Amino acid sequence: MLSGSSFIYTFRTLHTRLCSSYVKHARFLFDLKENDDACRQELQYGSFYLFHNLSPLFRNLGRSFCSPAVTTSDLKKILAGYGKDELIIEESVLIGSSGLGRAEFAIDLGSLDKSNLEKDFSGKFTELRKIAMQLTENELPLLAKAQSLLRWHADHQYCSRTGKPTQKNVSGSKRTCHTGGLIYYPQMSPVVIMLVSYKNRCLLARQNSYPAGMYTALSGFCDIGETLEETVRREVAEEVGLDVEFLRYSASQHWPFPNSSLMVACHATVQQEEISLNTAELESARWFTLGELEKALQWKQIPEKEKDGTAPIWVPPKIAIAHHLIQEWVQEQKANLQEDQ
Ligand SMILES: NC(=O)c1ccc[n+]([C@@H]2O[C@H](COP(=O)([O-])OP(=O)(O)OC[C@H]3O[C@@H](n4cnc5c(N)ncnc54)[C@H](O)[C@@H]3O)[C@@H](O)[C@H]2O)c1
Ligand SMILES: [Mg+2]
Repeated sequence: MLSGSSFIYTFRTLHTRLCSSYVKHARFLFDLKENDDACRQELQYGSFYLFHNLSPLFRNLGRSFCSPAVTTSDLKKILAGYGKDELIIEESVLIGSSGLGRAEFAIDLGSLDKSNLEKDFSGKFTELRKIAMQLTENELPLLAKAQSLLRWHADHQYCSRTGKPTQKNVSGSKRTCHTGGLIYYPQMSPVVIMLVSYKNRCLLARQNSYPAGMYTALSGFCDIGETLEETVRREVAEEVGLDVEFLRYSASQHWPFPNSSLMVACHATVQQEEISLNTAELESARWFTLGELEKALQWKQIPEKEKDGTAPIWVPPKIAIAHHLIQEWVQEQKANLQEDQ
């Protein structure tokens, strides 16, 4: 067993090692983002995640799926067959770096024939949303980032001030309108998501577009000029007519569906039970007990309807930050109950 001081030493050494490799990684990516020549060079050795009109390529591994990372030389060979090797520079975006310290890129090959590409790369281009629940915790954020960045480039081909085409830098971290001297950077919309609670129950809601039986935490886009705290208070007032008394930050998540949002998750308490539902926004909202939420969290896939046609209550899967908030509240309630005993 380690003594106190050697434990601290080991922790510090480990921390320094982890930190220095993280710092190296961050500086490597910073250089590639800012320096076109360095990024062009790295494009020779990197790996590529392939997309077709924003759908990533997947290979079926029997019980799971993976999105293969293709090497530059394999990609070059195949693109040369289409007479399109220049796409590597024109269309690639930098999305990260591998554990081996090589850059990772994403490229959308939407201008080439989809079924031929699927044969060439032995996979299927599949909508990310359809397959998201089957991906690992590392794979989904990387593909979500790639898809969001590729979408942003596809949607920002022209300058909104001059109407002239914009040019991407090699890494894809920005686009420039050389006529107007304007630079555009990829954007995410800030969204708050809050699990509102009153005493020992919490509030979940549903919109009529949600799948049957699914309830989730309240959420809403930040209006321009608002702080996150103001958005939480306004959204809760607008959607269910309650006044937030206290709010506590929990975590955040990049959410790519349907567009790139930065989800900021928090717990909020109110001092009033009576809900006034805004039916223009929500189909239903109600208070849930600990027992009901424990049951709702148990579903690993969308539950079948009951014989009488009613849908069991379920909550978003682990990939959604709403799940994390609900899970956190359940754990806290259980800890409180134990303390009271
Ligand atoms: N990851 C998760 O756990 C999770 C859970 C719930 C919601 N979400 C996401 O949060 C987002 C916001 O949810 P909501 O529907 O409650 O928002 P909301 O309550 O603000 O209502 C949506 C409406 O806001 C308006 N709006 C204002 N700014 C907008 C913008 N920048 N982009 C799009 N619409 C804008 C539009 O009229 C839109 O119909 C959605 O994209 C949803 O997918 C994620
Ligand atoms: Mg909302």
